[in-house]
Amino acid sequence: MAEAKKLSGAGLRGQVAGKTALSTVGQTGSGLTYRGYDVKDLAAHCQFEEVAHLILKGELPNQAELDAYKARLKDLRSLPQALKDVLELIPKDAHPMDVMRTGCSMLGNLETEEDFGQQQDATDRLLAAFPSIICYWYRFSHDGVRIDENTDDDSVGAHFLHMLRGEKPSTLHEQTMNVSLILYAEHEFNASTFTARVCASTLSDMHSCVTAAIGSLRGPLHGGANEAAMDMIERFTSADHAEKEMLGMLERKEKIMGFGHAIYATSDPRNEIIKQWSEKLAKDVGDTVLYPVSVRCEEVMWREKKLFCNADFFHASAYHFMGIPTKLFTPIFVMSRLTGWAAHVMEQRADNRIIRPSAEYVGVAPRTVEPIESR
Ligand SMILES: CCC(=O)SCCNC(=O)CCNC(=O)[C@H](O)C(C)(C)COP(=O)(O)OP(=O)(O)OC[C@H]1O[C@@H](n2cnc3c(N)ncnc32)[C@H](O)[C@@H]1OP(=O)(O)O
Ligand SMILES: O=C([O-])CC(=O)C(=O)O
Repeated sequence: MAEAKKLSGAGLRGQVAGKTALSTVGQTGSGLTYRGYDVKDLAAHCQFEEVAHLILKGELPNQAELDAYKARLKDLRSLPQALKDVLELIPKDAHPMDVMRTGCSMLGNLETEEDFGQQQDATDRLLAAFPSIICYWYRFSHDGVRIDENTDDDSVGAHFLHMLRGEKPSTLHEQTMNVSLILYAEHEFNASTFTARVCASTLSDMHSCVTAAIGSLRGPLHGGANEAAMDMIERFTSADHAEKEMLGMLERKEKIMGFGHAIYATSDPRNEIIKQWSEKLAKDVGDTVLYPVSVRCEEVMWREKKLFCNADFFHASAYHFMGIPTKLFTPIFVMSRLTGWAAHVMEQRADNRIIRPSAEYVGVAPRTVEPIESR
């Protein structure tokens, strides 16, 4: 097993901030488990809805349970008119993560979680509604189309692609979405999940916890890195050009998005999986630039800095090959990570104490107020 990363210093690094039975990051085997299952095993053999069931309800479903869960999610896809009215008011140039944040918050006004007994229902509703929210806004603001959110697609991933493009996706695209949603579903005490838990620890409602988490995921040091990585790689015209530019960026000590990780030391286990799907998609579209550029970026970063691709880097090219607009990349992360956030909210609620750390004071020494006329 790879040597563990030394975890210390600022950013609460290495501090145990609570307990979880949901996942382990960087501890065993390839490095990421959901409720004891290796993420590689899950990505190879499961549908996203099975993994969502595992994370939210504790166990992988049997066939009858999976069928019932999928049918339930299908039934919950349509949006209330008041939410559609709000989405229609959001401008075309808004950031889609802001749309997700507003959509989640508005749904919390319309379908408020009145008590914690409704937490599973509130979560199922968000899981079903998030693809509808982002596609409804995107298609209305960009194409002037009011989509029908009630597709007959079997999976969350296919439903999303269908609404986005107005036609059913290919099997390859549906499979890629499925794997992608599994890889992004849960990751212990990352910044957005910790945000959700802090909010939950005040006994707040599910929509507030998820809205707060969306705000945390939006930043380029976290979920926003997949979009930032895409913005970078599409500037490179060849692998050699990528290498030259990357060396310049490293020389100037710029941060390169999609690389490095707060916990993993030498690799992110999700990378090799999504990289394989990116390669398949590159062949499918006949790409001869973006995939080789991405591979060269990976080689240069490892050779020069021992920095490796995190889950976000090859997601950029994979989503791009499926024709997904770059600004929708991080909202897809939300559609998946909702499962982890909500499960952590439930876990926090089940054994709660308000999260309230202390600060080391570094300000001025105690002093008295001068009357305003003598300041
Ligand atoms: C999949 C969902 C995710 O959220 S994964 C993370 C997505 N974020 C990114 O890809 C943003 C780019 N990466 C980063 O900013 C960092 O690697 C993140 C992920 C924030 C982890 O930060 P932290 O734990 O502080 O990093 P570290 O202690 O390992 O840093 C060690 C030294 O290496 C550097 N480093 C790190 N990452 C990069 C990078 N991507 N590009 C260039 N340099 C990098 C750090 O600045 C640090 O250098 P120094 O020791 O301060 O001189
Ligand atoms: O764990 C982290 O710090 C970030 C991450 O990879 C994730 O949230 O998927």
